[in-house]
Amino acid sequence: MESHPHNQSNQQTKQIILVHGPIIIGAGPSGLATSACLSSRGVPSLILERSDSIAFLWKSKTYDRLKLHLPKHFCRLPLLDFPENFPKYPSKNEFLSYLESYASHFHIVPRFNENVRNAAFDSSSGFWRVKTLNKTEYLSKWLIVATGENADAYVPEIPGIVKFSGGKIVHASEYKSGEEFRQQKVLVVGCGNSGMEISLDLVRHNASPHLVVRNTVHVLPREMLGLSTFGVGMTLLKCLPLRLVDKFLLFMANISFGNTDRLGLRRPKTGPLELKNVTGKSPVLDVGAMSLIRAGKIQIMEGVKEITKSGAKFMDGQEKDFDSIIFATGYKSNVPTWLQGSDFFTKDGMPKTPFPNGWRGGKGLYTVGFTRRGLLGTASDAVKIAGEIADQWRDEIKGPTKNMCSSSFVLISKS
Ligand SMILES: Cc1cc2nc3c(=O)[nH]c(=O)nc-3n(C[C@H](O)[C@H](O)[C@H](O)COP(=O)(O)OP(=O)(O)OC[C@H]3O[C@@H](n4cnc5c(N)ncnc54)[C@H](O)[C@@H]3O)c2cc1C
Ligand SMILES: NC(=O)C1=CN([C@@H]2O[C@H](COP(=O)(O)OP(=O)(O)OC[C@H]3O[C@@H](n4cnc5c(N)ncnc54)[C@H](OP(=O)(O)O)[C@@H]3O)[C@@H](O)[C@H]2O)C=CC1
Ligand SMILES: O=C(O)C(=O)Cc1c[nH]c2ccccc12
Repeated sequence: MESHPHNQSNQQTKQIILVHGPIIIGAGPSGLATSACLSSRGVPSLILERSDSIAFLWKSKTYDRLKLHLPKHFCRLPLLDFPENFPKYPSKNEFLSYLESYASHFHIVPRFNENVRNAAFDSSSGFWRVKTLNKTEYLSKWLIVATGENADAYVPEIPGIVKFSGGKIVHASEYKSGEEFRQQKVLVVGCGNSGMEISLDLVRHNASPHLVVRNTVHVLPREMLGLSTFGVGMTLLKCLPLRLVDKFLLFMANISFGNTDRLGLRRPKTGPLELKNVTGKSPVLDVGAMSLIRAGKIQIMEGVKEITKSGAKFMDGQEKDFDSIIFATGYKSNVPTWLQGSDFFTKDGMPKTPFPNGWRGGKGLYTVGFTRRGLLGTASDAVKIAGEIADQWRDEIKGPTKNMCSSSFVLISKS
């Protein structure tokens, strides 16, 4: 018999819920910001979140020593400032408490433990049909994707990985602190902000990190002359061309670190802000790892050729034993695993349309937080999405559904 995916999942659906306003998938900063912006324009919305709390990434997938590495005013969400007594670079817990108060200030109550497994546009009805693992189907004219660039851990397939019988193999998203790695020789694969900060944390806990740098990398001091490097860059960009700003940042980095080639950290030919704009690759903003690399407490290694029973072989022919391996190799979007029939996303789950126009997908589909510009990108998307949906909502409530009750959803079927 011919299998029909829609019929199969319909058979399993326990209840169908018509949502009054847009459906937002994900209760991270992007989902919260969009819900707040919508509500400030009189539009209700419903957030579906796979975990049991808001800001799951920040609460459960980040290490203890994490602080925002851009000053707080670059990380604020729309409509509500950070408390004034917060430091310039809030800690992970301070950021989380800001997000909690943000959600309560705007009366945002997501539906937790709702893992979206399938979403598709039904052209016959004009509704998005969103199905969760709980066998519930949600319907709305608008679907806002806020599942994040960091939805799933990315671990590369390195030959021999199953042979390793030393200690732990973990991804950076499972790393909390160096406490459990004391006195250990640890291989840290990946030299982004996570790999650098985890290596620093390992040294602070008397472990010996070996950091794999397989490629070129830009490292900038987090601050120059007491000012945030990122802030200086943004200010200069208002009056100078990007390449000149990059030259200035590299000149200042050179004063702070000297030539990083000697340390095994070769710089890309393209400057740090241009590279971020073109590829999304973030420069490392140094919070102390560089001095430990210079002191030999963090050892830089070339690319890994293979993992062995007791350690790793490297591209330059070296072989070393390790007690544990940490993959700080980044993240991936999960959109392709659940969004059906939309060609708005690439196979990597990022919008095909580049910033600043990637927020609108057509047929009521929107994306927030896929700009590779961190929380600044989130804020910019959220405001635009809310503006556009609010205009449509005004027409909508004048139409046939104007008498719907004020709660955010209506149960229309239960089996
Ligand atoms: C370690 C680390 C530090 C960072 N520091 C900064 C910083 O200092 N400044 C900055 O601007 N950016 C920073 N970022 C970037 C980060 O992407 C943003 O801070 C922010 O978390 C993005 O918010 P988001 O809501 O788009 O995604 P997320 O915070 O990832 O939230 C997405 C939510 O969607 C949920 N979800 C995913 N899939 C589904 C599904 N299928 N069904 C239901 N729910 C789902 C997730 O559980 C999650 O709660 C950092 C990222 C990392 C990993
Ligand atoms: N304090 C803060 O605010 C922090 C912010 N962040 C942010 O979170 C996001 C994610 O950062 P992060 O987790 O560091 O991930 P990134 O994607 O930024 O970095 C991943 C790193 O892993 C390397 N890598 C991937 N595969 C391999 C492999 N097979 N062998 C060796 N190296 C490999 C990549 O190298 P290559 O370039 O060669 O692909 C890259 O250097 C970024 O936006 C970052 O800025 C992260 C930590 C702290
Ligand atoms: O932490 C990140 O990676 C971010 O995305 C924040 C960010 C946005 N634009 C940037 C330019 C340089 C360094 C960090 C960022």
